[in-house]
Amino acid sequence: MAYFPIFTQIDGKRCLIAGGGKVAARKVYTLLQYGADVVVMAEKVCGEIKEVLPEENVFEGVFKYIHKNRCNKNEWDIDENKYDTGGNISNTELENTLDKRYSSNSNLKNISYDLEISENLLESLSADLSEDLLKIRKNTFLEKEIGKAFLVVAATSNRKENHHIAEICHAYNVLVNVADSEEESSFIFPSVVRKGDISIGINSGTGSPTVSKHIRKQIEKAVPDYYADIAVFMGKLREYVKANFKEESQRRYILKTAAAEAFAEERVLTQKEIEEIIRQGQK
Ligand SMILES: C[C@@]1(CC(=O)O)c2cc3[nH]c(cc4nc(cc5[nH]c(cc(n2)[C@H]1CCC(=O)O)[C@@](C)(CC(=O)O)[C@@H]5CCC(=O)O)C(CC(=O)O)=C4CCC(=O)O)c(CCC(=O)O)c3CC(=O)O
Ligand SMILES: NC(=O)C1=CN([C@@H]2O[C@H](COP(=O)(O)OP(=O)(O)OC[C@H]3O[C@@H](n4cnc5c(N)ncnc54)[C@H](O)[C@@H]3O)[C@@H](O)[C@H]2O)C=CC1
Repeated sequence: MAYFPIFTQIDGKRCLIAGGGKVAARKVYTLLQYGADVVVMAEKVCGEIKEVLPEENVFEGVFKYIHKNRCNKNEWDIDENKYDTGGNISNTELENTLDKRYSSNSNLKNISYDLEISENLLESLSADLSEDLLKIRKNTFLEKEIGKAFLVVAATSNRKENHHIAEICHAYNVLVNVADSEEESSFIFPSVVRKGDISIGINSGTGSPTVSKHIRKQIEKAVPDYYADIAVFMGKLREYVKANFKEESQRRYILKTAAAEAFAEERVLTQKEIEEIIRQGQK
């Protein structure tokens, strides 16, 4: 099936990668090339990832979840298998405590999973329970991180885990790429040719990365590096022309002529050459 390509701005945006192996590392590198704020969570995170990310963006440990029961919005559904509470705290106690904080909010998207627990609340609890909650606060909740993310990549080697992450992302309407399931993905990583700020994304439409890679290599050879300079030059010229010429036909003439000359000369134009084109455009 053919995918529609969309170009999106991810500079400074939180991109969460669940899984820290070879595939996760490839996705991390790609996202970093575009200035994303990449966070990786996995049982074990490989050295290649640790090398390129700040320490505070790497969370190593088993995933923990707290999610609202999607059938009954007033109940907390805490997965006992996933939820390591240290054994001292019952689900009911935890539910009651969390409900005090979140009960009024039934909209999944607006729930804050910030587990900062107020001092007042802690004081009102038994000593055992407050100690446990403090312990929990230090744990890493995958769902809380998903809620903060612009996009998520599920790249663990565990099918069930990837599936679960995809489900949460779909519930939150967060974009998700699932490394082992194209069907569960809401976006697919392209093969990318990058020349400065020019990006060319390739997708095979058949889940065949080898095909995309082959096409990428051909395009890499076909598109010269100086195209990036021409793109910057044309961007600036366009700003200037937009601000100074009201007539659309004039703007079009200047931009079309300048681009044609730059590509023919295989370089950006000089100030003199641009001035001449602008003069022609004003006639
Ligand atoms: C569906 C998709 C989902 C997605 O990832 O978004 C997907 C899925 C899978 N890929 C697998 C294997 C490999 N993928 C690569 C590399 C790339 N894979 C990429 C995209 C996509 N891969 C999406 C389809 C894209 C399309 O259709 O165009 C690229 C373009 C982008 C990127 O990953 O950043 C990047 C090339 C970048 C470049 O060089 O240009 C390599 C390495 C290599 O070939 O060098 C290997 C083998 C070695 C290894 O294991 O790493 C397997 C396991 C198959 C198996 O078990 O045999 C699955 C899962 C499955 O098929 O179910
Ligand atoms: N889309 C793509 O380009 C490709 C996808 N794949 C698929 O991607 C997945 C990952 O492959 P690799 O990176 O090679 O695996 P890997 O074994 O190198 O890494 C797996 C990572 O998942 C983590 N993990 C596993 N179970 C976990 C759990 N329950 N909780 C938290 N973390 C957990 C591990 O700690 C590790 O960081 C596999 O499902 C594989 O089929 C494989 C090749 C390419």
